Amino acid sequence: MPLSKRRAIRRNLCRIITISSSAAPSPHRFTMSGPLTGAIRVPGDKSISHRSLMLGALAVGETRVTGLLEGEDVLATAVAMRSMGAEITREDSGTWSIHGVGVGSLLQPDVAIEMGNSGTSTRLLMGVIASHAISAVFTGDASLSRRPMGRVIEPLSMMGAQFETSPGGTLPLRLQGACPAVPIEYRVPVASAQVKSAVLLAGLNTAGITRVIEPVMTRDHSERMLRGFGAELTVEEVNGERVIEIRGEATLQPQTIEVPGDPSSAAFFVVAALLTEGSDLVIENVGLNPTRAALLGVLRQMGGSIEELNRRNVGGEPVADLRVRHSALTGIEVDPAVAPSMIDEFPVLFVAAALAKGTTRTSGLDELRVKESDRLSAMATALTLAGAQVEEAEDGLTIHGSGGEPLPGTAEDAAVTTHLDHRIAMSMAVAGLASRKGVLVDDTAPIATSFPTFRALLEEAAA
Ligand SMILES: O=C(O)C1=C[C@@H](OP(=O)(O)O)[C@@H](O)[C@H](O)C1
Ligand SMILES: C=C(OP(=O)(O)O)C(=O)O
Repeated sequence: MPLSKRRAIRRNLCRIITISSSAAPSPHRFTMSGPLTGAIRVPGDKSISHRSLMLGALAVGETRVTGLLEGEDVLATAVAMRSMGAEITREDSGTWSIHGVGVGSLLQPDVAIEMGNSGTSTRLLMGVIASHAISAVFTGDASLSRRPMGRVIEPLSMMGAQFETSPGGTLPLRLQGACPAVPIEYRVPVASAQVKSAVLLAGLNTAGITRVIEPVMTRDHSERMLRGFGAELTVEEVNGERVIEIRGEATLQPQTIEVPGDPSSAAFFVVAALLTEGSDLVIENVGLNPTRAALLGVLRQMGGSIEELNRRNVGGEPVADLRVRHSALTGIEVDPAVAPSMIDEFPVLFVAAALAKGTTRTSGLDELRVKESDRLSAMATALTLAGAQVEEAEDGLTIHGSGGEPLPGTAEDAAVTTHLDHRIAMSMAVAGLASRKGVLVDDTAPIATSFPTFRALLEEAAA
């Protein structure tokens, strides 16, 4: 494709992202609806979508992707990969085509890499660029610019990359990749798939073996997909820790990828159906990778009726249709060991807990304080405003549920604050369905980062 056309497409994608993320706040009151019924499909998995674009751009030849999540976060990754030389187009059928440049052959981006709200794009791309002979400036929105980047800067600096950051190791920052980079052994100090993936991706263009030790297992989409693209990657369990080794200077083979539905997006509909009387909803094609699916077990422990139908494999990932029926929930003590396998689902679990009978206690959730917002504080404040009984501790929330009684909801002029966090907005939307006055959400615009069709699907399921 000629350079001028590539630049025009890039400008277009950039415009889509800039327009939606800088739009004026878009408040909305979510109110009680009829039962959620029928069959719906949620959009593609965000984690798998990011990785498809990155690895497709690093393969030699054409990767084709169906079911890609077309949310702002993933589009930011597409723009970034294009700015480094990959040819990325969306066909009218909805299939995405990626012509990769090959590991080691990324081009110097001529503009800053604008990451919007997306931590995954930022941290994984820092890994990709860290072992290439290019430099890049990363920028993001107000939420992303507050998030800690030291956790990836530390291992990537050990590999030879150089950083100039804003105070506190945050964005905007400049990264100068190291070429050749040095292979390292790195024990991930926080349970983070983004940190693990950043080091593995840097290892792709580093001679020799890069070893990542994961004391606590996190989502393994990077390992699965790197292997799928032909990288030499091994995983061993040694003394209860996962040891992942990748051989560098890899040649990646292009793939055909079908992205399954995002379990983190399905979670809002699972909880909404459990809480709404008369609901009997099927959510089709939901990814159920065990490193992502712990919410379902927790909700079942609380008494939720969730069946897995038609279990199958899609693109190397386990998938099923979920049938969810309205259920009376009971509060439980949530085992902190499940946290990494449902890390993004806690905000909506807190909503389920607020409607359950009895008390739900959670702990070990310090990581929630450094997501798009401080999710412990944001959810404690928002649920309290909607009339729930919540106690906030350093590493978790204790919630005394209403026993199935609707929450009072928020007063006419009182909106809950989403802090540029899509998951707070959608969780409080679900709370609105179970509140007498409904819940006024101050800004629904952030929902477009991960689930642009959320409101339309909610209306469809409740119609
Ligand atoms: O690797 C990924 O795709 C993600 C990892 C998680 O972040 P951490 O690695 O910071 O826990 C998760 O919260 C995020 O939504 C997506
Ligand atoms: C934490 C999230 O995403 P990211 O870190 O990519 O911004 C999320 O989607 O809940």
